[in-house]
Amino acid sequence: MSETKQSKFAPNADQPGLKSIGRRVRERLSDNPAAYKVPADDIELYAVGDFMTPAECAKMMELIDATARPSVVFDIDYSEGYRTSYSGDVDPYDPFVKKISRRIDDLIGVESEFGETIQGQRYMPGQEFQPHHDWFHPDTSYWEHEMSRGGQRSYTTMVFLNDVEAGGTTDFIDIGISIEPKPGVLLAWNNAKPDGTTNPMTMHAGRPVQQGSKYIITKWYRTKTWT
Ligand SMILES: O=C(O)CCC(=O)C(=O)O
Ligand SMILES: [Fe+2]
Repeated sequence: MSETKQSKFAPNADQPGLKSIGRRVRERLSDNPAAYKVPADDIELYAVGDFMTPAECAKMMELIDATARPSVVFDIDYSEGYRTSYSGDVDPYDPFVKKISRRIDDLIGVESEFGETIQGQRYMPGQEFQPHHDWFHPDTSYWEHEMSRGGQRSYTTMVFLNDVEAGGTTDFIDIGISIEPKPGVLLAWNNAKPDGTTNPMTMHAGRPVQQGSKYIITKWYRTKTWT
């Protein structure tokens, strides 16, 4: 029998959800004097300084190190060179992690159930995360699976936890924005356009760390309850 691979999910299946989340976050952050809208035409990108205190950043880095240590061997060839940094979930049941996670939920005002588990990432010299979109592409092997467990990724939030001696910027390739890691600074961006279609201009990369190390956390939000 011939097999035709037909997805249950249209490429912009979650357009209404993406549109409504985009609108809600836009309204919420425009009312928040701590949220700075990075001037760019083709992406909704915000920065919030001092989102985490230096002590909180230090504590989060310890948690990342604790989970990363057993898997250092995998650091070398993670995701076939696409993302060479260590990446893994920090314990979602840890009260401190929960506190930070709720703070992010509260900042952007998206349902906490839509949020994925916070991931910690650690880059050592030479490690990077090559240009990519955080939203899921319909032509991938994981499209069906990811779309059925929470839908498309609506918002990305990430927090820089330390100063990097050299390298390690987060670059939005197509719009020419390069952001230098500064401890405690949160970035948030809409992965969709205001009309709810996925936004190709959100292409970004974690550039190679040249000296020192780089620690971040990321939390992605979907359009529905993430499971
Ligand atoms: O490390 C960075 O600056 C970017 C990380 C990133 O793009 C991601 O985790 O999806
Ligand atoms: Fe990303």
